This record gives sequence, structure tokens and C-alpha cells, in this order.
Amino acid sequence: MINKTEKIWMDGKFVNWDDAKIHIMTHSLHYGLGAFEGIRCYNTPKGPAIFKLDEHVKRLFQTAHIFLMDIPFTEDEIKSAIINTVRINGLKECYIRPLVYIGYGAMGLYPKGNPINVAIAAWPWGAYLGEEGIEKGIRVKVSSFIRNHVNSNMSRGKVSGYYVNSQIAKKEAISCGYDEALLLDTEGYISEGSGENIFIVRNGVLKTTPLTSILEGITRDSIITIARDIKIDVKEERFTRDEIYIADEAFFTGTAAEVTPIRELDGRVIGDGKRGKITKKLQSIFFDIVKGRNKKYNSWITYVK
Ligand SMILES: Cc1[nH+]cc(COP(=O)(O)O)c(CN[C@@H](CCC(=O)O)C(=O)O)c1O
Repeated sequence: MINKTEKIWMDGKFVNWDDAKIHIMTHSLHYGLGAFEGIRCYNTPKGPAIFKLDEHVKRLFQTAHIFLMDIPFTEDEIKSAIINTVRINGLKECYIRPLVYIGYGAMGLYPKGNPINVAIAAWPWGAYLGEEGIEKGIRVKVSSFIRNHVNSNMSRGKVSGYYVNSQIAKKEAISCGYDEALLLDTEGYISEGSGENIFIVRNGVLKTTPLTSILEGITRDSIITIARDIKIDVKEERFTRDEIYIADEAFFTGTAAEVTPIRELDGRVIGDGKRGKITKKLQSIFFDIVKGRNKKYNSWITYVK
């Protein structure tokens, strides 16, 4: 069950969590066209700070742009609303969910005149794939469902309705006794997890999927930068499921998933079946950064004063 907080921001005003309601005939509820973000705020020695706020808000507006949704607020207004949502709820660490949706009005696939509404909620949300997963790694299954074609899904967009594909993949993985699903693209190459990007390590080289059928992950981009800063060779190129089977290490990245090692894929143990050395190094630098303990990356965090 979600951890309720006090207030939710809706179209410029704060409302009580229990009063944050919309009409059942709200367009996006029926047709799935909503733009959303997942953002984390961490506690730091100088108080709560939001990780890569600018990048997340930019992506939210890019998604709306791709789908011809005019957000009736500026990026700065949304950034302040996000900061104020964390502040008004007195949260030190939380997960933040801005949602841009097509509101109540016409029905049908061409909703002329329906308003574009915006809501922002923030709540405590711990390790997405479990604390144990962060330490020891998780078990993953290649899904029998694939990512949509790049001309079906506009994969630079983070759209609510796309997560039907992710949910059916995750349900299958869990019903088969795994922790998470890994989806292939339409050509059978590795794409991404149901809610994460993926990295592998082979012979000291870090490899991740190129920006094709995958969401342009902000955590993915951060890990690539961190890896290159510590002189790890990073390749963004396609690879297949069996390259993961024989990899030395593998891990997921995402705002919710953070950096979660993968210890097994489809019953094949990866490396020695534990969190790999490079994974551990990148994970620890990442957590130092988000928790305000690495000055070099201070521009990546926005303090909620
Ligand atoms: C499909 C997908 N791929 C990659 C990522 C990683 O992107 P980024 O967060 O920018 O590094 C996410 C985020 N998944 C979000 C949704 C989780 C949820 O269950 O809801 C998240 O991690 O917030 C995805 O949903």
C-alpha cells in the first residue's frame, strides 16, 4: 500500500491527499495518454535534495511535446511545485510523481477541448526491488513479451499507457518465480527491464543498450558519466540475452530501482552470482552523490530549502 502523505499539488493548488480526486470520465484514465515522471529526493547532510530535477522536468515536457499535450505551466513552475510538494509534506526522502493528464471533457480518440491537468504527489518509497536486491542482486527472466516497435511506442516519451507492456511482463516474471522482467526489442536484442535500463560488465568493459527502444534513463546517463569519470570503458551498443548469460556482472538502473545488481538471468548465474566489483563501485558512488556526499556532482542535486 502506498505511504500516504498530507498534500498533493493539483493544477496549482495543494489539496489534502484524501481529497485528491478526479472524475471517472477523465480521458487519460480510459485511454492511457498521460505523461509522468519518477523522481527521488534523498536526505543529505544539508537537508533533503532532489536528484536531477531539471532533467526530469525537461523529460516530462518532452513527453508532452511528443504527444501534442500543452502543459499549462512553465518548466520553472513545475520545478517549484515539485520542490514545494516535498517541503509542504515535510519529507526528507521520498519518491515524487508528477503526472500530466488529459482531463474531463470529450471522450473518443480525439478529445477536442479537454483540459490538460497536472498533479504532483510525493511519498516515502524504499528500495524498489528490495533492500536485499540492492545488496545481493535479483533474479530476472527474459520476458515472452517484447518492447513495442520504435514506431509504435515513442520511446523518448514516458507515457502511462506504455506501462501495460511493462506490467504484463512483470506479472509473468513474478508468476514464474523471478523478481523482474527483461524485455527484448522487436529484433530480439536486449531492450530494458519493465521499469529500468540495463548494464552488463564483460572483461572490465561496461555495456548498455543504445537509445532506441528504451527510455532515455536519467540514472542510465548518470552511471555512464560516473563510469567514464573513473576511467571505465563504456559502450552503448546492442547485445543479446546470451551475452548477459556469460557476462561478469549485470545491473539495472532507474529512479525507483537506483542501481540494483542482477545475479541471475533465466536460471543462468551471472559471474559469481553476487553483486559484482564494478557494480558495487558504481552503486556506492551513485549513493554518495544522491546523498550529497560527493561535491564533484553537486550540480546534480537540488536542495529543498
Ligand atoms: C521503462 C523504463 N526504463 C528505464 C527507466 C529508468 O529511467 P530513469 O528513472 O530516468 O533512470 C524507467 C523508470 N521507471 C520509473 C517507474 C517506476 C514505477 O514502477 O512507477 C522509475 O524508476 O521511477 C522505466 O520506466
